[in-house]
Amino acid sequence: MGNNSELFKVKTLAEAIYSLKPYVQIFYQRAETIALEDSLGRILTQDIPATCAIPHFRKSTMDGMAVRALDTFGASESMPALVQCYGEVRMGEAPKEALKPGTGILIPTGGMLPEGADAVVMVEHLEHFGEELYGVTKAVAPGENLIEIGEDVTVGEVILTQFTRIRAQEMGLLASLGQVNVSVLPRFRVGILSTGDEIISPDKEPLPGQSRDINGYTLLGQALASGAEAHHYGIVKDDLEELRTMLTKMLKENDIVLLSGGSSVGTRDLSAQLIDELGDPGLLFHGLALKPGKPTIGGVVDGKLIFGLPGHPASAMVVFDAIVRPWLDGSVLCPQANPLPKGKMTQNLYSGSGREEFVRIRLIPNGEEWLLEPIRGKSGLIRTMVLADAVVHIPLDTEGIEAGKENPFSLLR
Ligand SMILES: Nc1nc2c(c(=O)[nH]1)N[C@H]1C(S)=C(S)[C@@H](COP(=O)(O)OP(=O)(O)OC[C@H]3O[C@@H](n4cnc5c(N)ncnc54)[C@H](O)[C@@H]3O)O[C@H]1N2
Ligand code: MOO
Repeated sequence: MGNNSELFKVKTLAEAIYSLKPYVQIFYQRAETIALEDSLGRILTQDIPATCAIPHFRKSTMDGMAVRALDTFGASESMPALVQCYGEVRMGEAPKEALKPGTGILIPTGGMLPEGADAVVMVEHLEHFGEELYGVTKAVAPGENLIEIGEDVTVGEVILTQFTRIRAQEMGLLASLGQVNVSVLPRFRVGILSTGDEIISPDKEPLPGQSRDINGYTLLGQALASGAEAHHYGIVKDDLEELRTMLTKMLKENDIVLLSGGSSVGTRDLSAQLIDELGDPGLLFHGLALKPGKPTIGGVVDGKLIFGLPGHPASAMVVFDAIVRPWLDGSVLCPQANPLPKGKMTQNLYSGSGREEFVRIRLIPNGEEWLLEPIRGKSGLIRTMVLADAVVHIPLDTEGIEAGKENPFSLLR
């Protein structure tokens, strides 16, 4: 197990994530097949090639008349083009005959164009002269008011890539291809434990010096919101044996174990020592160049990830977003397109800490832009997270962010 002094050097966030990666590839090789209707938020295990074209027939996008565009050229209100109409396309049915020159067929939105037709005249641009004779008062170009075969999806193309997180629109695309069952990563099982002699259950009345458990609930909420199957195991005192028994059980029952508290000076050695003792490779980092989040601990015990998150409630939440969420939503292996919105800082933000920082901010609407107002408050205050709408990232080796400068922000979910 990793008990050498190299490990105890403070790591950057990126180094910490990198150090965990080789041990958890196995998470992403698992698969289960689920019904499409249960797939929201789940992560695809493989690329999905299109097995058919969408649409697989030429489809009208307007109510009107399917025609040959050529027959309408030059048509206007004062000089309508005359078209002989020979009936109506029925919804959900293929037209029986090809369209002959100089003729048209009435067609509903979504109806299938007959062979020979290459455009649709909107009903607003048709004049009924009686019997089968219609006038077209506005010319149409070939391809106008219709969707071509394969215009949405062509056969064989990869329409979704491995490790894509399924949103409502991906569900719709899969449905359009008839994929009623989907192969996804099993939900990550996340176990959460609050530690500390002073922490009590929220249903108890705290005595002086005691605090109700906050982190158990914030981390539970964050894990659930990230799509995990999460379970709060309660509170354990700063006692080596009690902690060992609980962690052993949690490591058996989960893929990822989150501890809060007991990561800093004092009890820090307890959690770190246990992570290192419980299995291989053990402790991988102890201390991150991150603010808040300096005392974060991380390791791997026999293929399971285990994190010791800082006790301060805002810290624990920020660190969850930085180092736990990426494993749950697959973004650690497959960066999801996630362009960040931008706003302007209302004041200078200095960063002289030598650590990467995540600053809680409130968003203030200002015409078409957002102003970003930093929330001043210690990381021990849960209220700062409730007041915060987003966080601003100050990378390592930068001096901060100037007031008035456009800067990206990440919304707190
Ligand atoms: N001398 C130093 N002291 C501290 C340092 C340091 O570098 N040198 N780091 C500070 C930072 S930053 C943080 S963050 C905290 C982290 O402390 P721990 O992770 O060891 O957590 P505790 O000491 O157990 O608790 C800190 C604080 O948070 C409260 N807490 C803990 N768990 C919960 C919970 N589940 N719900 C609500 N509140 C919780 C706890 O009661 C303490 O008030 O250490 C600093 N100290
Ligand atoms: O780094 Mo601590 O995690 O600020 O509150």
